[in-house]
Amino acid sequence: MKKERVAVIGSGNWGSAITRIMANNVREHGNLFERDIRMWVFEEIVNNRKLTELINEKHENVKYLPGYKIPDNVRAIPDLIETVQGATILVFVVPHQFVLKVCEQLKGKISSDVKAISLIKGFHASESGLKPITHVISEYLNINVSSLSGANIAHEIAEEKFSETTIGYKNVKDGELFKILFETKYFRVGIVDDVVGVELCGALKNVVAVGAGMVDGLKMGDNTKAAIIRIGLLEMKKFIQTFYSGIRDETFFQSCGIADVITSCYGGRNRKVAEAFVLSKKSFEELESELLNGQKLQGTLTAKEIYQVIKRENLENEFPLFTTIYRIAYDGLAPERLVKDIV
Ligand SMILES: NC(=O)C1=CN([C@@H]2O[C@H](COP(=O)(O)OP(=O)(O)OC[C@H]3O[C@@H](n4cnc5c(N)ncnc54)[C@H](O)[C@@H]3O)[C@@H](O)[C@H]2O)C=CC1
Ligand SMILES: O=C(CO)COP(=O)(O)O
Repeated sequence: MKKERVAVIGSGNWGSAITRIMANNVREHGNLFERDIRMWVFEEIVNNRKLTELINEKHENVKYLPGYKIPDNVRAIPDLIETVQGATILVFVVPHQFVLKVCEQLKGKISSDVKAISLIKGFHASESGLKPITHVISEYLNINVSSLSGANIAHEIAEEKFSETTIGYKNVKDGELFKILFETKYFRVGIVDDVVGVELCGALKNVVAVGAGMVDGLKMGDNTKAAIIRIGLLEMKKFIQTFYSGIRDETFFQSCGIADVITSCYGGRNRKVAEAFVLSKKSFEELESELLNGQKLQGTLTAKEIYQVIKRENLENEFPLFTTIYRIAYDGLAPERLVKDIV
């Protein structure tokens, strides 16, 4: 049987943490996978050195996941096409705003029997609306794409603290293969027949986490945050089931649903930056670069992208939390209005 060869497209905070897991798993399951993994790095200079050189020399992503070794069967590569050459599995894990450019570069260069999985939390926004990222990848590259999303704050997983995740599959064989690629004793994988439900929960919880950070900035307390979590989950479910078909109710109770909303509302970057937004009155763009050292905020951009659809469809009253978060982030609405405008 031909072994699977894995290529990772992305090497940020999550990309680096999940690559550590895959690098151990491909060695453990050497009957199924080739030992070496190539990881595409968006090249940049760190301390006067190329980041790819630093990763390959120190076996550590010193910028995006400092302090955690990346096994030596991973090679960082700055050239996207070279990274995917010969790969039979593509793992997409770039911030959502960059995926289209990646797909454009890969178009026509990927064989149709390659399997892909997207770990990206976001939508692709265009004039015609919001497309799931898995659909964009699938349409550009003409391949099957699964999704993986869950309550997965990257540094906690790098510390090997117990957590769960969810894989959404269309083809059960792909779901089972990806489970072997990602699962460890401390990182438990559930698989469900709902690619889009899994990935869109991940996209929308980022917006709810922005709301939770605003609540923290306002010093509103845990009851208020719990209300944001509850209302947020309901708006997520309504939004996804209004605009996409075949979404399962059970998906919202998997790690990708309720669990990810909770962890992101307590420990995520969107929460952190939204709290600082309320306290400092600086813009999200300024705070992103001040606080995240190159990591990317996804929730504010997604809030803007989904608001275009809510507004176009005249659904502001159906999605008061999403609408109010957007208005506070972009329209100068006072953060105090968060709880006033959603009841
Ligand atoms: N960090 C986390 O705890 C988790 C993140 N995710 C999701 O994973 C996806 C990727 O996030 P992270 O790996 O955390 O990335 P990150 O937030 O650390 O983003 C920085 C990455 O973007 C790259 N980058 C910068 N400009 C670029 C460009 N023009 N083109 C391509 N790449 C560029 C950087 O080189 C770096 O690798 C996101 O959708 C995020 O929501 C999912 C679960 C956990
Ligand atoms: O997706 C995440 C946890 O599951 C990370 O969320 P943040 O991007 O808000 O850090």
